[in-house]
Order: sequence, then C-alpha cells, then structure tokens
Amino acid sequence: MPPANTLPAWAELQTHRENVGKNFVLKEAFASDKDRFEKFSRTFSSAGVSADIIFDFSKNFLTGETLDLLLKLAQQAGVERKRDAMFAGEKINFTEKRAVLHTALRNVGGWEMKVDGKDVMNCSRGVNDVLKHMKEFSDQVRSGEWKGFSGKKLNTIVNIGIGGSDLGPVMVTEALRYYGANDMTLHFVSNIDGTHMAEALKHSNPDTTLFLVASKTFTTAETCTNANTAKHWFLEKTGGKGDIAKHFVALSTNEAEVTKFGIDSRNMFGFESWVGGRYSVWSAIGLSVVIYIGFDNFHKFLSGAHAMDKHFREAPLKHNIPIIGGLLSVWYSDFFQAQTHLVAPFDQYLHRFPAYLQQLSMESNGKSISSDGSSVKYTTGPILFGEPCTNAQHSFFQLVHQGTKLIPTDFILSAKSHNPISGNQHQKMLASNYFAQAEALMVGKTDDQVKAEGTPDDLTPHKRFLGNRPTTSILVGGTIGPAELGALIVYYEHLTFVEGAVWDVNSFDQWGVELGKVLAKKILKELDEPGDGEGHDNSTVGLIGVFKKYANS
Ligand SMILES: O=P(O)(O)OC[C@H]1O[C@@H](O)[C@H](O)[C@@H](O)[C@@H]1O
Repeated sequence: MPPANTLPAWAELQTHRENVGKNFVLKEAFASDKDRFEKFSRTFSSAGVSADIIFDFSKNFLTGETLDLLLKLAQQAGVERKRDAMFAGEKINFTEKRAVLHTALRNVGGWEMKVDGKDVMNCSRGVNDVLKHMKEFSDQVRSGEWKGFSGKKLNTIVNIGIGGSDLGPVMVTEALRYYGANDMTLHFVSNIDGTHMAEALKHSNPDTTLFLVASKTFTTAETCTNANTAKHWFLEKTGGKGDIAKHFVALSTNEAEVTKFGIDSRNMFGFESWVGGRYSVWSAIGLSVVIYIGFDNFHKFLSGAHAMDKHFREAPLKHNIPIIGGLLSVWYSDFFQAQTHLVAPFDQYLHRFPAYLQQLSMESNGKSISSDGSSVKYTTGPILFGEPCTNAQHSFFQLVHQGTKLIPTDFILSAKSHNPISGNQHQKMLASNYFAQAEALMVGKTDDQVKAEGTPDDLTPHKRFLGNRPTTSILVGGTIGPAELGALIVYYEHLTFVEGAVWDVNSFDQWGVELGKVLAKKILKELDEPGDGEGHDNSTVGLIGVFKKYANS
C-alpha cells in the first residue's frame, strides 16, 4: 500500500486542516448548528446488548466535510478490505504470517470462520469445544463438585500470567465484580517481583487454591518462574501430598511446554496462534472470568462483543462507530500533532480499563515501520492513558484543562449504577461531573468571565480556561453488564484496527518487547558471575557493580 501520507485524501485533509480545522471553535459550531449533537452522535443498538450505547462525537473538531474526507482516507487506505481480510482469516499479521481471528472466539452468531480452510469454530478442540470445556470446568469449580486434594471446595483462584494473559482477566473481573461469586477470592500474579506472588500466597490455603497458569506461549520468563514458585509452595505446604492435577490448570497454545511443566493435558484449555495476547480475554485466557462470573454471564460478554463485531463488519462507514473513532484518532494524531489519547471512565468498576487499553493500543500501534518495510513519515500510535473519574479530576486534569497539549479525551458513563446508594445521590453526582468535564473542556472560561467574578488583573490569566478541547462522550443507557462491557472493549479493539490500517503498520505483532527480554537474560547470568558484566556501556557496568555491592552486603 502506498504510504498513508501520499494518499490523495491525506493532502485534502491537510488543506482542510489549514482552512477549517485550525480555526475550528467547538462552542461556535454548536451555536451555529442546533442539530450538531444529532448529526455527530451514533447509537449502538443490538439484541446482543441489554442497553443502547451512545457515542457522542459532536464535541470533536469535526464538520460534515471533515468526516467525508476522513472516510475517503479510510477508503483509499483500504480499511474495509483489510477488515474483511481479518474476518476471512487471511494472514494479515504479515510479520508472523498469522491470521488474526480473535473475533471467532466470540462468534455467537454462527458465522463461518476459517483459517487455512479449516472451520475454527467446529473442528476438534476448536472454539466451541474449548468453550464447552470452560463451561463444564467452571460449573464444577463454582458448585464445589471439583474438589481439592483434601476434598474441599476451591475458593481461591490465582491467575498467573502477564501482559495479555493478565490484563484482560484482571480488568474484566474488576469491571464485572458486581456479578462475581462472593465466596471466591481472586489474585492475579503477573510481576516477577516476588512480592506479587508472596502477597497472593500469604493468606491462601493450598487445600482450597486453584492456580490458572495463563500463557499463550508458555515460555514467558515471568510466568514460568511464578508458576514454578507456586508449584513448589503448593507441594511444600501439602507435604508432597497435594495433587497438581486438582490444583493447576493451564491456559495456553503450547501443549508440549504445559506437559513439561507437569500439568496434565486434560487440564489444559487451548487456543490458537491466531489469537494475539492482547486480544485473548475471549479465549481460554478468560477462564478466571468464567469461574468468577459464571458461564452464562461470560456468554453475554461474548454476545456484546460479537454484536460490536457485526456492527463493525456491516454498518456503512458513515455510521460505523469504531471507524469514526479510529479516524478521529488519526485526525488528531497526524493533523493536530496530538500525542495522547485519554480514556477516563466515570465508573469505579472500570478502574483497570485504561491499563487494559494501554496494551491494546500501544502494543498494537506503537510501530514506525509500514507494510513495505520502510519507516513511516507520520505519527502513529498515541500514548494512551487514563484513570477513573472523578479521581482523575483531582489529580492530572489540571494539565488537561490548562496545559499546553491537545489531549483528545473519551469519557464513559452508564446511566444506571449497580450501586444506587444514598437514593442514587452518588450516581447523580458522578453523572454531573461527566457532563461538566466535557462541557468545561469545550467552553472554557474567558478573561471577561474571570474578571466578572472579581478576580484581580494579575490573577486573571491564571484562572483563564482556553477551552476548545475535544472529547468523545460514551454513555451506556443502562448498567454496564457483561454484554455492554464486551461491546465497549470491542469498540476500542476495532478503533485500534482502523488506526493501524490507515497507518499501514502491522497492529498484530510486538517485536518491540523482545530486546529488553534478551538483555535481561544475559544480565541475569552475570549477576551470579564474578565481575560487573561484559560488553555493557559504562553506566550499566557501574550500576551492576553498585547493585552487587549493596545486594550482597
Ligand atoms: O501469554 P504469554 O505468551 O505469556 O505472553 C504474555 C505477554 O508477553 C509479552 O511479552 C507480549 O508483549 C504480550 O503481547 C503478551 O501478552
């Protein structure tokens, strides 16, 4: 594909940015068009979700012409063709020569999905078989039919995994805590820092603990080390009587390594290489979620996700919500030099959502090489960050309101709370802040307004808000249940896809995480050898020396 910045629509967007975008004033756009909200908001409605989800794009630097030009860019960049290739199981992960078919994992609508001519849904050990196994196993654990070695019901789950084998399950179990089994304690151990495992095991009872070793490759250093530590703890605490088969299961694609670790392949829940780690919460990697919220709720989670897949696959571009979200990101990144994307959920249950999206977005599009191997001449993946509100308002929102950077922001709220305590007062205050932040970021506060409050002249500039900061408001028209959460995640998955498709990068590999791993392996050996390491720069040698001196003193 020709580089994105050589596509005709790119040049048109540049001119449009000079003529319109640069001088665009959001509050004036609203003043001159009373239908702006209707024009630029989109409603996601589907039988797959219990509540509509409204995506209000109207507080963005967007005119009808902007949208048309962005859609033109999408067409010229082949976004639809690439999307269809993904759903068709083509090897669009071209550096690893793999299909990208996580959409099959939530294919509750019965689409035909094939890789290399093989029906991935119905083949032996395919998607449906694994789901069935997950249902059986989770039902048994939840009911107590599956017992630990001493005959007790298991009530503690320790998921050992990192990256995509951790963030998805953590985020989803937190987001759906309202639906979680009250008699179950969950721990997610990811960090190689021994503190993480030690704290999880501190109050765990080996008789009642189930370890889920989650690793696509089953070779990740942190996970293998943590899993071995857990195994030794279990065997030691049980005086060698503990039955690994009753307390350890593996969620992986690598049967050989799983067996080598000592987990019976009957206790392995598999998936395929066409599931990327950051897209794997829908697969066997989601087993902790299933055990915690039950299979029926997990099925709703898949249904909401599938509903958004269907929308992305079938809705015309102009109404296609992830397409618009992705193109807006390109618009800000490449035509306004925005470097960030803030996602702030007004929802405490979603407190790990931004962390999850960080891997999704930045591991997918933090790339600078395009499909022909050349360096891109434009900005790609934004730095995604976020925290739940209202907390974030009392920490870094100072910079969002008055700093020097343009920070396109998404706000997420549900109309109904799972916990409408104090006569729903909390939810109303939460909602009032959700509306107020988007409004304040847009309208700002002029010097005249500041002065009219009696502010002395010397303080006026400090209290001025320039405003005109773009936001997208996402409003779930009910509570955020499993289906709505599924749809929200998939909105961001496909938004990320659209960005990568326009930028012509491979959104599905992650070579950038390798170098550090290789160096760490070499240095680990050196820490046990005499001297301060070989072939390093002077700073690294110095630091290794100081570390050894203090660590061994
Ligand atoms: O599931 P695995 O194979 O242990 O990998 C965990 C993580 O490992 C990281 O190195 C990758 O960058 C992530 O994409 C991945 O999710």
